[in-house]
Amino acid sequence: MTQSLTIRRPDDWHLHLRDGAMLRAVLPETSRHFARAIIMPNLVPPVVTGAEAAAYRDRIMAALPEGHSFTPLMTLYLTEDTDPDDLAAAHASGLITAVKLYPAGATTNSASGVRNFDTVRPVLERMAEIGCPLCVHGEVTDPEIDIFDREAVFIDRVLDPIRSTTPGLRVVMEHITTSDGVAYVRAGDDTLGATITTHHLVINRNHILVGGIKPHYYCLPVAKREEHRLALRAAATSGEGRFFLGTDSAPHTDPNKESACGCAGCFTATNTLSILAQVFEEDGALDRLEAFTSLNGPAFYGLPANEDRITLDKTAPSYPDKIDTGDGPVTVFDPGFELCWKVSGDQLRTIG
Ligand SMILES: NC(=O)N[C@@H](CC(=O)O)C(=O)O
Ligand SMILES: [Zn+2]
Ligand SMILES: [Zn+2]
Repeated sequence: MTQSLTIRRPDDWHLHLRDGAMLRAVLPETSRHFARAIIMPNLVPPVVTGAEAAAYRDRIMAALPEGHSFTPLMTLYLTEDTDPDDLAAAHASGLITAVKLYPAGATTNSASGVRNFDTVRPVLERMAEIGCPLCVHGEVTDPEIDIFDREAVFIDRVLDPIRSTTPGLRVVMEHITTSDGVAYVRAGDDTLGATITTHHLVINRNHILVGGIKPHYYCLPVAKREEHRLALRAAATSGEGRFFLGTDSAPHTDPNKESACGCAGCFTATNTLSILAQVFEEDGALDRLEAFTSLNGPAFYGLPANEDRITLDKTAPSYPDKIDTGDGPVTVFDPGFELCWKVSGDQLRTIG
């Protein structure tokens, strides 16, 4: 049995770091393991302009603990007022790596998102021209559509039309949760990729609802039926280049989660690599973990894979159940099973 596994240092292609005290508390949970991450721009107010992205990047770098090396890959939040010239300049200078599309009202802090997709068509055309990828939160917001169907309907109503009217636009379907998402990405050409989260490989909707409501398993897109979880696992562990890790680690304080109107988001930065090693081992795919965490993402984004390596050892990891953030405690995602892989050299936290 494999006792130790060395892979290229991973990247996280979808991460929420927030700002202020929360940023300072959660950033080390990512930067202790990951080399780079695509930083989501859904702050309040959102990161819309190049200048705002530069300022946010500086705040992230200022919050980085000494001795950690980490590169935040910045994104802009697409609005109906986005200036294509500002976007193009931010992309050309290397300041931003991608642009994020939130349908207005689809998820946490998405009020400034897009209502009418026709209004952003010129921006999308410019992005196709300059080779700037579009990351998409793929859920419709139509109140008539059942929340469990919102991803599949988004593909037909929004994503496929955008892709066919904007040829060449590189698109990442973020945090896919359905076999429909998997099938759509597989059927596409090489301008299409998808991130898969850690938690969607582990939980289905029963985990949220059976035996009492579990607010820490509530995220968007919401976890679906077991058959969808199995499709995601098959895609993630397949080694296929279209699928790569985007944890969507999304911290909210316990009072904001354990509430009559609880926030959406699972905080998985702390134990993601331990969970993934176990998932891949269970599925007989440990040899494909590196493709998912460290190779497919850079290849899609046209970036080199990281040169440094991390080692995972077959031993129980130790980490706190909660991270203390200064804004309040944030509960670390509980996979519901004992973890048995640990990132080598991982230190016990000084916080939490
Ligand atoms: N995934 C979530 O449930 N929440 C994210 C937003 C998002 O990625 O949709 C957040 O910012 O909290
Ligand atoms: Zn999202
Ligand atoms: Zn997210």
